Amino acid sequence: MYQAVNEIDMGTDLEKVLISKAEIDAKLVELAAEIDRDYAGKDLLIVGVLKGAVMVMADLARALSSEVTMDWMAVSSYGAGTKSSGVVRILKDLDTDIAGRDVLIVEDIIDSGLTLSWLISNLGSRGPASLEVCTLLRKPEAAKVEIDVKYTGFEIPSEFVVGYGLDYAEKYRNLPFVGTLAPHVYGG
Ligand SMILES: O=P(O)(O)OC[C@H]1O[C@H](OP(=O)(O)OP(=O)(O)O)[C@H](O)[C@@H]1O
Ligand code: HPA
Ligand SMILES: [Mg+2]
Repeated sequence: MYQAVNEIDMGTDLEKVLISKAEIDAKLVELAAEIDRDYAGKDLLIVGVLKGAVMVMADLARALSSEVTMDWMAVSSYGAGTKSSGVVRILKDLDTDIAGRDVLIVEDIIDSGLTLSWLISNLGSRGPASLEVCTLLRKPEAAKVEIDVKYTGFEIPSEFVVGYGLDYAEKYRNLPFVGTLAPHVYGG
């Protein structure tokens, strides 16, 4: 169903495949099993952070055995660059009232941690019964803020990555794998 990596023209913009689609699939199945177990008997709301988390949400949700509800929030702090502006803007808020709900934020990546720490305090102030985080990728070296993350897929080096939802200037989100971008593309 998915294009094999070697059938994709990586051109000269991509440097290498960091995490393959098969590795992502296997990891999401593991994380989904943990989430199923931890939230057994609860009415879980998973919140995807647009746009980057679209692929993780779609695949994670389908790997879960339990019934969950899904909502979305759109925030942006990167704009068209490779560095967080540090200013998080809400572009779309939740449709759901999360007071008293068990909420799991689903992210594609935690880099500086600025987006998530802002989101945790924003959603935390709405009175959820619980608020946890699931992220596919985390760059530990780049973390400027301490964040308690319950479910982490992969810890990756501090390189700018694209694919599987992650963009550089809105491009590359539809790659089925996570790869690194050649520095010449962003002037590195
Ligand atoms: O830990 P941080 O340094 O804050 O970076 C992580 C955030 O940055 C990206 O979003 P972006 O602002 O690029 O919006 P997008 O998801 O629409 O691409 C990514 O999807 C995370 O939400
Ligand atoms: O490495 C990254 N790639 C794409 N988007 C991002 N947002 C934060 N870090 C990254
Ligand atoms: Mg982005």
